[in-house]
Amino acid sequence: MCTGMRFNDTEGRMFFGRNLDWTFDYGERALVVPRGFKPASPFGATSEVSHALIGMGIVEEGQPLLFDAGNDAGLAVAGLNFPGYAEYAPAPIEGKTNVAAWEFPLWVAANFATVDEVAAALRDAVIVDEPIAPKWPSSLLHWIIGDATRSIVVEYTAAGMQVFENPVDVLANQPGYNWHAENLRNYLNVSSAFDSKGAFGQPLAPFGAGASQRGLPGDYSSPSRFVRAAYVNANYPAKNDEAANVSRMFHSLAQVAMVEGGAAAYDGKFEKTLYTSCFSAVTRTYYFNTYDDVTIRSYRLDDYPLEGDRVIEA
Ligand SMILES: C[C@H](CCC(=O)NCCS(=O)(=O)O)[C@H]1CC[C@H]2[C@@H]3[C@H](O)C[C@@H]4C[C@H](O)CC[C@]4(C)[C@H]3C[C@H](O)[C@]12C
Repeated sequence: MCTGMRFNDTEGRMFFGRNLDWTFDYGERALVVPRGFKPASPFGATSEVSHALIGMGIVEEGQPLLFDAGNDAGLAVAGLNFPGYAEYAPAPIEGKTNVAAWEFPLWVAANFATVDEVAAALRDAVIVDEPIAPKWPSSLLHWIIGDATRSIVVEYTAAGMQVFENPVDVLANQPGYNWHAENLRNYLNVSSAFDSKGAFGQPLAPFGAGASQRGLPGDYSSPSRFVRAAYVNANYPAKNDEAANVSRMFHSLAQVAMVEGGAAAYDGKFEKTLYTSCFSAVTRTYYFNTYDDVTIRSYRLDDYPLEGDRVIEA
Protein backbone atom coordinates (compact mmCIF):
# COMPACT_ATOMS: atom_id res chain seq x y z
CA MET A 1 0.00 0.00 0.00
CA CYS A 2 1.04 3.46 -0.47
CA THR A 3 -0.17 6.87 0.52
CA GLY A 4 0.56 10.24 -1.13
CA MET A 5 0.10 13.73 0.33
CA ARG A 6 0.46 17.40 -0.68
CA PHE A 7 0.19 20.59 1.35
CA ASN A 8 1.26 24.24 1.40
CA ASP A 9 3.15 26.18 4.02
CA THR A 10 2.05 29.58 5.30
CA GLU A 11 3.69 31.24 2.26
CA GLY A 12 2.01 28.93 -0.27
CA ARG A 13 5.10 26.81 -0.91
CA MET A 14 4.35 23.18 -1.76
CA PHE A 15 5.47 20.00 -0.01
CA PHE A 16 4.66 16.66 -1.65
CA GLY A 17 5.35 13.25 -0.15
CA ARG A 18 4.54 9.59 -0.20
CA ASN A 19 4.95 6.29 1.60
CA LEU A 20 6.04 3.34 -0.53
CA ASP A 21 4.60 0.24 1.11
CA TRP A 22 5.50 -3.11 -0.35
CA THR A 23 6.90 -6.52 0.58
CA PHE A 24 10.28 -6.06 -1.16
CA ASP A 25 12.36 -3.29 -2.65
CA TYR A 26 13.58 -2.87 -6.23
CA GLY A 27 16.96 -1.42 -5.26
CA GLU A 28 15.42 2.04 -5.68
CA ARG A 29 17.43 5.16 -4.95
CA ALA A 30 17.32 8.90 -5.47
CA LEU A 31 17.71 9.80 -9.15
CA VAL A 32 18.28 13.11 -10.92
CA VAL A 33 17.23 13.53 -14.55
CA PRO A 34 18.82 16.63 -16.11
CA ARG A 35 17.40 18.91 -18.78
CA GLY A 36 18.46 17.77 -22.21
CA PHE A 37 18.24 14.03 -21.42
CA LYS A 38 16.54 12.27 -24.31
CA PRO A 39 14.45 9.39 -22.95
CA ALA A 40 13.74 6.28 -25.01
CA SER A 41 10.09 7.28 -25.03
CA PRO A 42 8.39 4.44 -26.92
CA PHE A 43 5.93 6.67 -28.80
CA GLY A 44 7.85 9.94 -28.62
CA ALA A 45 5.82 11.49 -25.78
CA THR A 46 9.00 13.05 -24.39
CA SER A 47 11.66 13.88 -26.97
CA GLU A 48 13.87 15.76 -24.51
CA VAL A 49 13.59 16.61 -20.81
CA SER A 50 12.63 20.30 -20.39
CA HIS A 51 12.48 20.34 -16.56
CA ALA A 52 15.25 18.84 -14.47
CA LEU A 53 13.79 16.51 -11.87
CA ILE A 54 14.66 14.53 -8.77
CA GLY A 55 12.88 11.52 -7.36
CA MET A 56 13.00 7.86 -6.42
CA GLY A 57 13.37 5.05 -8.89
CA ILE A 58 15.60 2.58 -10.65
CA VAL A 59 17.53 2.82 -13.90
CA GLU A 60 16.75 0.19 -16.53
CA GLU A 61 18.44 0.31 -19.94
CA GLY A 62 19.55 3.88 -19.16
CA GLN A 63 15.95 4.96 -18.49
CA PRO A 64 14.64 6.35 -15.18
CA LEU A 65 11.75 4.20 -13.91
CA LEU A 66 10.36 6.68 -11.42
CA PHE A 67 8.16 5.85 -8.44
CA ASP A 68 7.74 9.57 -7.60
CA ALA A 69 9.49 12.80 -8.58
CA GLY A 70 9.48 16.59 -8.34
CA ASN A 71 10.86 19.04 -10.90
CA ASP A 72 12.65 22.40 -11.12
CA ALA A 73 9.31 24.21 -11.59
CA GLY A 74 7.80 22.78 -8.40
CA LEU A 75 5.53 20.14 -9.96
CA ALA A 76 5.48 16.66 -8.39
CA VAL A 77 3.97 13.25 -9.17
CA ALA A 78 3.71 9.85 -7.45
CA GLY A 79 2.42 6.46 -8.65
CA LEU A 80 0.39 4.24 -6.31
CA ASN A 81 -0.90 0.72 -6.89
CA PHE A 82 -4.34 0.50 -8.48
CA PRO A 83 -4.82 -3.18 -9.44
CA GLY A 84 -8.29 -4.34 -10.39
CA TYR A 85 -9.08 -0.90 -11.82
CA ALA A 86 -6.17 0.38 -13.92
CA GLU A 87 -6.51 -0.76 -17.52
CA TYR A 88 -4.19 0.84 -20.03
CA ALA A 89 -4.68 1.03 -23.79
CA PRO A 90 -3.31 -2.15 -25.41
CA ALA A 91 -1.74 -0.16 -28.27
CA PRO A 92 -1.02 3.48 -29.13
CA ILE A 93 -3.81 5.51 -30.69
CA GLU A 94 -2.97 7.59 -33.73
CA GLY A 95 -3.19 11.34 -33.30
CA LYS A 96 -2.89 11.16 -29.49
CA THR A 97 -0.01 11.68 -27.09
CA ASN A 98 0.81 8.07 -26.28
CA VAL A 99 2.55 7.68 -22.93
CA ALA A 100 3.81 4.24 -21.85
CA ALA A 101 2.70 3.42 -18.28
CA TRP A 102 6.30 3.15 -17.03
CA GLU A 103 7.22 6.62 -18.33
CA PHE A 104 4.15 8.43 -16.99
CA PRO A 105 5.87 10.14 -13.99
CA LEU A 106 8.81 11.03 -16.25
CA TRP A 107 6.47 12.49 -18.89
CA VAL A 108 4.72 14.62 -16.25
CA ALA A 109 7.84 15.92 -14.51
CA ALA A 110 9.99 16.36 -17.63
CA ASN A 111 7.47 18.31 -19.70
CA PHE A 112 5.28 20.46 -17.46
CA ALA A 113 5.55 23.24 -14.90
CA THR A 114 2.04 23.25 -13.41
CA VAL A 115 -0.96 21.03 -12.75
CA ASP A 116 -2.93 23.19 -15.22
CA GLU A 117 -0.44 22.32 -17.97
CA VAL A 118 -0.61 18.60 -17.16
CA ALA A 119 -4.42 18.62 -17.03
CA ALA A 120 -4.56 20.29 -20.44
CA ALA A 121 -2.13 17.76 -21.94
CA LEU A 122 -4.03 14.83 -20.41
CA ARG A 123 -7.10 15.70 -22.50
CA ASP A 124 -5.21 14.40 -25.49
CA ALA A 125 -3.19 11.64 -23.85
CA VAL A 126 -3.44 7.86 -23.77
CA ILE A 127 -1.63 5.63 -21.28
CA VAL A 128 -0.37 2.57 -23.11
CA ASP A 129 0.52 -0.87 -21.78
CA GLU A 130 4.02 -0.90 -23.27
CA PRO A 131 6.53 -2.46 -20.85
CA ILE A 132 10.10 -1.24 -20.96
CA ALA A 133 11.33 -4.87 -20.85
CA PRO A 134 9.64 -8.28 -20.59
CA LYS A 135 10.83 -8.64 -16.98
CA TRP A 136 9.00 -5.42 -16.02
CA PRO A 137 5.35 -5.76 -17.02
CA SER A 138 3.42 -2.48 -16.67
CA SER A 139 2.49 -1.74 -13.05
CA LEU A 140 -1.19 -1.04 -12.50
CA LEU A 141 -1.14 2.41 -10.93
CA HIS A 142 -2.97 5.67 -10.47
CA TRP A 143 -1.15 8.95 -9.86
CA ILE A 144 -1.35 12.04 -7.69
CA ILE A 145 0.10 15.19 -9.27
CA GLY A 146 0.59 18.42 -7.32
CA ASP A 147 1.94 21.96 -7.56
CA ALA A 148 1.71 25.04 -5.33
CA THR A 149 -1.96 25.54 -6.20
CA ARG A 150 -3.65 22.11 -6.05
CA SER A 151 -3.49 18.40 -6.81
CA ILE A 152 -5.24 16.09 -9.22
CA VAL A 153 -5.57 12.31 -9.47
CA VAL A 154 -5.16 10.53 -12.80
CA GLU A 155 -6.84 7.15 -13.36
CA TYR A 156 -6.80 5.21 -16.60
CA THR A 157 -9.39 2.43 -16.51
CA ALA A 158 -11.86 0.65 -18.79
CA ALA A 159 -13.60 4.06 -18.84
CA GLY A 160 -10.47 5.63 -20.35
CA MET A 161 -8.68 8.67 -18.95
CA GLN A 162 -10.19 10.27 -15.85
CA VAL A 163 -8.78 13.27 -14.02
CA PHE A 164 -10.15 14.18 -10.59
CA GLU A 165 -9.74 17.41 -8.65
CA ASN A 166 -8.31 16.43 -5.26
CA PRO A 167 -9.22 19.04 -2.63
CA VAL A 168 -8.07 16.81 0.25
CA ASP A 169 -4.64 16.42 -1.40
CA VAL A 170 -4.10 12.76 -0.49
CA LEU A 171 -4.24 9.43 -2.31
CA ALA A 172 -4.17 5.76 -1.27
CA ASN A 173 -4.79 2.63 -3.36
CA GLN A 174 -7.99 0.98 -4.56
CA PRO A 175 -10.80 1.68 -5.14
CA GLY A 176 -10.89 4.81 -7.28
CA TYR A 177 -10.60 8.43 -6.22
CA ASN A 178 -14.34 9.12 -6.45
CA TRP A 179 -15.12 6.31 -4.04
CA HIS A 180 -12.57 7.56 -1.49
CA ALA A 181 -13.91 11.12 -1.75
CA GLU A 182 -17.49 9.91 -1.13
CA ASN A 183 -16.37 7.68 1.72
CA LEU A 184 -15.15 10.71 3.68
CA ARG A 185 -18.84 11.46 4.28
CA ASN A 186 -18.94 8.42 6.58
CA TYR A 187 -16.61 10.24 8.98
CA LEU A 188 -18.27 13.64 9.42
CA ASN A 189 -18.49 12.96 13.17
CA VAL A 190 -14.74 13.02 13.78
CA SER A 191 -12.94 16.18 14.80
CA SER A 192 -9.90 17.41 16.70
CA ALA A 193 -12.05 19.23 19.31
CA PHE A 194 -11.81 18.72 23.07
CA ASP A 195 -15.52 18.62 23.95
CA SER A 196 -17.64 17.65 26.88
CA LYS A 197 -20.46 15.56 25.45
CA GLY A 198 -24.02 15.46 26.62
CA ALA A 199 -25.14 12.36 24.77
CA PHE A 200 -26.14 10.57 27.98
CA GLY A 201 -28.22 13.37 29.44
CA GLN A 202 -25.39 14.75 31.52
CA PRO A 203 -22.12 16.47 30.62
CA LEU A 204 -19.37 13.83 30.49
CA ALA A 205 -15.73 14.83 30.17
CA PRO A 206 -13.51 13.00 27.62
CA PHE A 207 -10.57 10.80 28.61
CA GLY A 208 -8.19 13.58 27.57
CA ALA A 209 -7.30 14.60 24.00
CA GLY A 210 -8.46 12.54 21.03
CA ALA A 211 -11.96 11.61 22.24
CA SER A 212 -13.62 13.31 19.25
CA GLN A 213 -11.38 11.35 16.89
CA ARG A 214 -13.00 8.06 17.81
CA GLY A 215 -14.32 6.39 14.70
CA LEU A 216 -11.31 7.39 12.63
CA PRO A 217 -10.20 4.06 11.16
CA GLY A 218 -6.83 2.82 12.41
CA ASP A 219 -6.13 -0.11 10.08
CA TYR A 220 -3.80 -0.27 7.08
CA SER A 221 -6.43 -0.89 4.38
CA SER A 222 -6.46 1.59 1.54
CA PRO A 223 -9.87 3.16 2.36
CA SER A 224 -8.82 3.62 5.99
CA ARG A 225 -5.45 5.13 5.09
CA PHE A 226 -7.16 7.56 2.73
CA VAL A 227 -9.50 8.77 5.50
CA ARG A 228 -6.72 8.98 8.09
CA ALA A 229 -4.37 10.82 5.71
CA ALA A 230 -7.12 13.27 4.69
CA TYR A 231 -7.93 13.92 8.37
CA VAL A 232 -4.32 14.56 9.35
CA ASN A 233 -3.68 16.73 6.30
CA ALA A 234 -6.78 18.85 6.87
CA ASN A 235 -6.15 19.43 10.56
CA TYR A 236 -2.40 20.08 10.69
CA PRO A 237 -1.78 23.82 11.28
CA ALA A 238 0.19 25.47 8.45
CA LYS A 239 3.89 25.89 9.25
CA ASN A 240 6.31 28.43 7.91
CA ASP A 241 9.80 27.04 7.65
CA GLU A 242 11.37 24.17 5.77
CA ALA A 243 12.23 22.07 8.83
CA ALA A 244 8.73 22.36 10.32
CA ASN A 245 7.14 21.38 6.99
CA VAL A 246 9.44 18.43 6.43
CA SER A 247 8.65 17.37 9.98
CA ARG A 248 4.94 17.76 9.18
CA MET A 249 5.25 15.49 6.14
CA PHE A 250 7.14 12.73 7.92
CA HIS A 251 4.84 12.82 10.97
CA SER A 252 1.72 12.89 8.79
CA LEU A 253 2.86 10.00 6.64
CA ALA A 254 3.83 8.10 9.80
CA GLN A 255 0.11 8.11 10.62
CA VAL A 256 -0.49 5.89 7.58
CA ALA A 257 2.79 3.98 7.59
CA MET A 258 2.86 0.19 7.70
CA VAL A 259 4.75 -1.68 10.39
CA GLU A 260 6.05 -5.18 9.64
CA GLY A 261 3.65 -7.88 10.79
CA GLY A 262 0.54 -5.71 10.67
CA ALA A 263 -0.79 -6.70 7.27
CA ALA A 264 0.14 -9.39 4.77
CA ALA A 265 -0.11 -9.06 0.99
CA TYR A 266 -1.77 -11.64 -1.29
CA ASP A 267 1.31 -13.89 -1.06
CA GLY A 268 1.38 -13.97 2.75
CA LYS A 269 4.41 -11.69 2.98
CA PHE A 270 4.15 -8.64 5.23
CA GLU A 271 4.01 -5.19 3.72
CA LYS A 272 5.91 -2.38 5.36
CA THR A 273 6.75 1.22 4.56
CA LEU A 274 9.98 0.78 2.64
CA TYR A 275 10.54 4.52 2.34
CA THR A 276 8.87 7.84 3.08
CA SER A 277 9.70 10.84 0.91
CA CYS A 278 9.07 14.58 0.89
CA PHE A 279 9.75 16.91 -2.04
CA SER A 280 10.08 20.59 -1.13
CA ALA A 281 9.13 22.55 -4.24
CA VAL A 282 10.82 25.82 -3.39
CA THR A 283 14.18 24.48 -2.20
CA ARG A 284 13.93 21.69 -4.82
CA THR A 285 15.03 19.19 -2.19
CA TYR A 286 14.09 15.51 -2.06
CA TYR A 287 14.07 14.09 1.47
CA PHE A 288 13.59 10.44 2.32
CA ASN A 289 14.14 7.83 4.97
CA THR A 290 13.78 4.06 4.89
CA TYR A 291 12.26 1.41 7.09
CA ASP A 292 15.66 0.32 8.40
CA ASP A 293 17.27 3.76 8.65
CA VAL A 294 14.94 6.43 9.93
CA THR A 295 17.56 9.17 9.50
CA ILE A 296 16.19 11.63 6.95
CA ARG A 297 18.57 12.18 4.03
CA SER A 298 18.27 15.17 1.74
CA TYR A 299 19.25 15.66 -1.89
CA ARG A 300 19.11 19.11 -3.46
CA LEU A 301 18.39 19.15 -7.16
CA ASP A 302 20.60 22.24 -7.51
CA ASP A 303 23.63 20.32 -6.20
CA TYR A 304 23.62 18.23 -9.40
CA PRO A 305 24.25 19.22 -13.01
CA LEU A 306 20.89 20.45 -14.30
CA GLU A 307 21.89 19.91 -17.93
CA GLY A 308 23.11 16.58 -19.21
CA ASP A 309 22.50 13.50 -21.26
CA ARG A 310 22.21 10.77 -18.68
CA VAL A 311 20.38 9.84 -15.50
CA ILE A 312 22.35 10.54 -12.32
CA GLU A 313 22.18 8.11 -9.40
CA ALA A 314 22.27 10.61 -6.53
C1 LIG B 1 4.88 -1.47 -5.73
C2 LIG B 1 4.78 0.06 -5.90
C3 LIG B 1 3.42 0.51 -5.42
C4 LIG B 1 3.28 0.31 -3.93
C5 LIG B 1 1.83 0.29 -3.61
O1 LIG B 1 1.03 1.14 -3.96
N1 LIG B 1 1.47 -0.76 -2.92
C6 LIG B 1 0.08 -0.99 -2.63
C7 LIG B 1 -0.06 -2.33 -2.03
S1 LIG B 1 -1.69 -2.83 -2.15
O2 LIG B 1 -1.99 -3.01 -3.56
O3 LIG B 1 -2.56 -1.82 -1.58
O4 LIG B 1 -1.73 -4.07 -1.39
C8 LIG B 1 4.95 0.51 -7.35
C9 LIG B 1 4.99 2.08 -7.40
C10 LIG B 1 5.89 2.44 -8.59
C11 LIG B 1 6.17 1.10 -9.26
C12 LIG B 1 7.40 1.01 -10.16
C13 LIG B 1 7.37 2.08 -11.24
O5 LIG B 1 6.11 2.07 -11.93
C14 LIG B 1 8.53 1.92 -12.25
C15 LIG B 1 8.66 0.50 -12.83
C16 LIG B 1 7.58 0.23 -13.88
C17 LIG B 1 7.70 -1.18 -14.46
O6 LIG B 1 6.65 -1.39 -15.37
C18 LIG B 1 7.65 -2.22 -13.37
C19 LIG B 1 8.77 -1.99 -12.36
C20 LIG B 1 8.71 -0.58 -11.72
C21 LIG B 1 10.03 -0.45 -10.95
C22 LIG B 1 7.48 -0.41 -10.78
C23 LIG B 1 7.49 -1.48 -9.65
C24 LIG B 1 6.30 -1.32 -8.67
O7 LIG B 1 5.10 -1.60 -9.35
C25 LIG B 1 6.23 0.12 -8.08
C26 LIG B 1 7.46 0.30 -7.18
